[in-house]
Amino acid sequence: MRIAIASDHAGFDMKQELARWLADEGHVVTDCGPQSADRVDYPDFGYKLAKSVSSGAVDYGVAVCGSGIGISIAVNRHPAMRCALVSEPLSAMLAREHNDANCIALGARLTGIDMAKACIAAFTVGKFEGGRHAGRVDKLSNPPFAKEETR
Ligand SMILES: O=C(CO)[C@H](O)[C@H](O)[C@H](O)COP(=O)(O)O
Repeated sequence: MRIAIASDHAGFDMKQELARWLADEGHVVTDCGPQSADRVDYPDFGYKLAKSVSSGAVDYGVAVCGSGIGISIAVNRHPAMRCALVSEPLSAMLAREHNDANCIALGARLTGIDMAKACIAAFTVGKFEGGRHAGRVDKLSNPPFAKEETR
């Protein structure tokens, strides 16, 4: 698979390790940065990751910050993104099967590297089930708020 990965400073070491591991597993990895552990702001790299996935350049994104919260919020600001913050493999699998998630977020300060790898492994084998989930996922692409707020 083609997988893009991004982090902030708090997720940098985990990003580096996950990028190496994903490449060893045979994936084509795009590193959206940062390129050092210097302090940065997670929206800057979450947005780069969202652009990489939403453009179709890659199949999935992996986002890492201290808790996974900030960068997952940033990625999800893009209307085409469905980024799931997970800390165990069942949620990672369900994110694909039920939510057709195209990005997984991990908290490097909360989740160990082996658990992070297990989450990504489950995410990449999970297949969207469609069926009753399809209409729900479609609704995520068309929220009513913009129309309501112009009234
Ligand atoms: O957004 C976050 C918290 O919800 C991430 O964990 C960030 O990585 C974190 O806020 C960074 O914190 P720091 O004290 O500036 O290193």
